[in-house]
Amino acid sequence: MARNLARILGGCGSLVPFMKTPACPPRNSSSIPPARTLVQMLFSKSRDFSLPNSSWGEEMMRLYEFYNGQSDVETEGEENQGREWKRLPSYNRSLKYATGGVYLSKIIQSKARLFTRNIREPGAAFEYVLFINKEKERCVCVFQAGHLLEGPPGHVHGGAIATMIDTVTGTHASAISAPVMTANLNIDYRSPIPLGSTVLIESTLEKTEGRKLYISCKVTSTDGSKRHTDATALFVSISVAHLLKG
Ligand SMILES: CCCCC/C=C\C/C=C\C/C=C\C/C=C\CCCC(=O)SCCNC(=O)CCNC(=O)[C@H](O)C(C)(C)COP(=O)(O)OP(=O)(O)OC[C@H]1O[C@@H](n2cnc3c(N)ncnc32)[C@H](O)[C@@H]1OP(=O)(O)O
Repeated sequence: MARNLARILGGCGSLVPFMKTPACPPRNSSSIPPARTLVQMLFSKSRDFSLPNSSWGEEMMRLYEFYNGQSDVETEGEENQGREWKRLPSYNRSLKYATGGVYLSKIIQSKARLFTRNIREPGAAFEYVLFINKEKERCVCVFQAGHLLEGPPGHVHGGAIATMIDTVTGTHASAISAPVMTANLNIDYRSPIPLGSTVLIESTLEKTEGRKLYISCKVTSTDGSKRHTDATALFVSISVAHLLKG
């Protein structure tokens, strides 16, 4: 941890273009936070947004419990129990993973966050939980769409659906080969998704070719009877340096 911190803080000048905020204020600058705030920023526990909250409806809870019952929860430093699925925790700072467990954006006080996890009001926008089955090369996401995602009256905006497909396939690709960037995303919208409903988003790894990962994805009603959306995505593995270059 200390080594990671030193490395990141030592190199923070190079992060300026990426974060668009002054990463290294001059010494004695009044913008340096008090020591207590710094300690809180570095060590405060972050919230895992993929756990149930009071906004989750009956169907969301039922499916969460179904997959969670067959899952090992991914916790740092703990052994896998050998179950089929694994719930992936979801924080509002994706760089946690790219920096070996250190919240880079917290340290430099950037506002950079994962936007699907930026809306604080429970149930207002993206409520979702992702499970991965590495053996079967599949991911499943249970997604409940809140009222802020309205596009056509009473239905979910196509951009919000694209966001969720990118998130599910991107998280899937990251779990196989982190970090990655979306290079291509193709979407066929087949039937609208009612606002407030819970749907399943399933992704499958089709093939890998060197740094390229090809993933397919479908969005269906939770009983599988209605096909809402089909998609294919291409992800390219990148170095962390590429990510910070911006
Ligand atoms: C924001 C990323 C966060 C990552 C954080 C890390 C871990 C995250 C942990 C958990 C995950 C949490 C949340 C995930 C949620 C969402 C994921 C969202 C991801 C995004 O929302 S991300 C934003 C949108 N995304 C971009 O902003 C990309 C802009 N772009 C580039 O940054 C470059 O363009 C790049 C890197 C794609 C490639 O650049 P490059 O220089 O590394 O590689 P190069 O160009 O050589 O391509 C290598 C091979 O891919 C082929 N290829 C490339 N592009 C292609 C295309 N479009 N169609 C067909 N083939 C293509 C080439 O033809 C070649 O193929 P070949 O090797 O066979 O010749």
